[in-house]
Amino acid sequence: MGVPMELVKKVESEARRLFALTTHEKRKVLRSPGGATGYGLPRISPFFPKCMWHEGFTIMGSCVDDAKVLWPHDYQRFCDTMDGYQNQMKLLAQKLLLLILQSLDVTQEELNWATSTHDTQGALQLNSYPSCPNPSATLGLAPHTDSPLLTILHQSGTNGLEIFIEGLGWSPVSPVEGAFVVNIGDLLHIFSNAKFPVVYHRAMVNQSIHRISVAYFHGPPVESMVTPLSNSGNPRFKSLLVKEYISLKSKHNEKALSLIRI
Ligand SMILES: O=C(O)CCC(=O)C(=O)O
Ligand SMILES: [Fe+2]
Repeated sequence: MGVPMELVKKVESEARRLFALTTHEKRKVLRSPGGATGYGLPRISPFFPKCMWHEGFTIMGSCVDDAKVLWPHDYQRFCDTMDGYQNQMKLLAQKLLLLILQSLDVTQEELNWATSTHDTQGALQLNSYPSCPNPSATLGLAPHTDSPLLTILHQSGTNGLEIFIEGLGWSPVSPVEGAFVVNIGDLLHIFSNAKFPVVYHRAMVNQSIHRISVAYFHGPPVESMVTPLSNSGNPRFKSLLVKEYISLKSKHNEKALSLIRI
C-alpha cells in the first residue's frame, strides 16, 4: 500500500512551518505536565542529565485546538495535512501488524486484540533537530525504545537515526527516498514474547542541516491487556494492562521491560 509522496512532503513542510515559529509562539501550545499532546522537550528528558538538541510536537487525533492558537486564521491546512497523514499511517500500521501476526501464527482472539480497527491508539510525533555548531557534544534524542507496537518513521532525507546492534554497536539507518523506517516497540516485544525484539535507537544532529522526522506510534487501546502469545513457549513477561505498562515506562524508562520479566 502506497502512502502518497505528496502527503509525506506536505507533512514535512507543515512541520517545518510549525518549528519555524518563534519560541514565544510555540510555548503557547506547550504540553501540560503529565499531558500527552502539544509542544515540548522529549518525554525521556527527565532520565538524562543533559539537554537534548530537540524540540517536538505531539498530536493525538485532532490537533485543531493547538493549531487555532498557533495560526488563528490559517489552521486548516495544518490540521487537514496531519489528519490525512494519521489516517494513512493507521492503515499502513494495521497492514504491517497483520503481516507480522500472520508470521507468528496467532489465535483469532490475539489477532483481534492487535488489529482492532476502532480502538487503536495512534500518536503523531513531529521531531525537530536544528543544526548544531558542535554535534559531537550533544545528542538529538537520547537512546530509547518506543513503547507501542510499531513506529512508522519518516526521516526527511537526512541522516541521524542510529540503532544499537548487539556486537556492532551504534549503526546508522540512512534514509531511503520513498521508504519509511518501521521500528518494533516494547508492546510488540512483550506480545510476541521477544520474537520481534524491540529496537534501541537514538537520533544524532548535524552541523549544517535542520533535520525533521515524523514518527507515527501505533498501539492497542490503553485499557486492554498485553499478554505474551499463547503459542510462543514459556511466557517471558507478566501480563498487564497497556496503561500500566505505559505508566511503568514513564517512571522507569528503559528498565520497564526488565521489571515485568518473569
Ligand atoms: O528522529 C528520528 O530519527 C527518531 C525519532 C524517534 O526515535 C522518536 O520520535 O521516538
Ligand atoms: Fe523513538
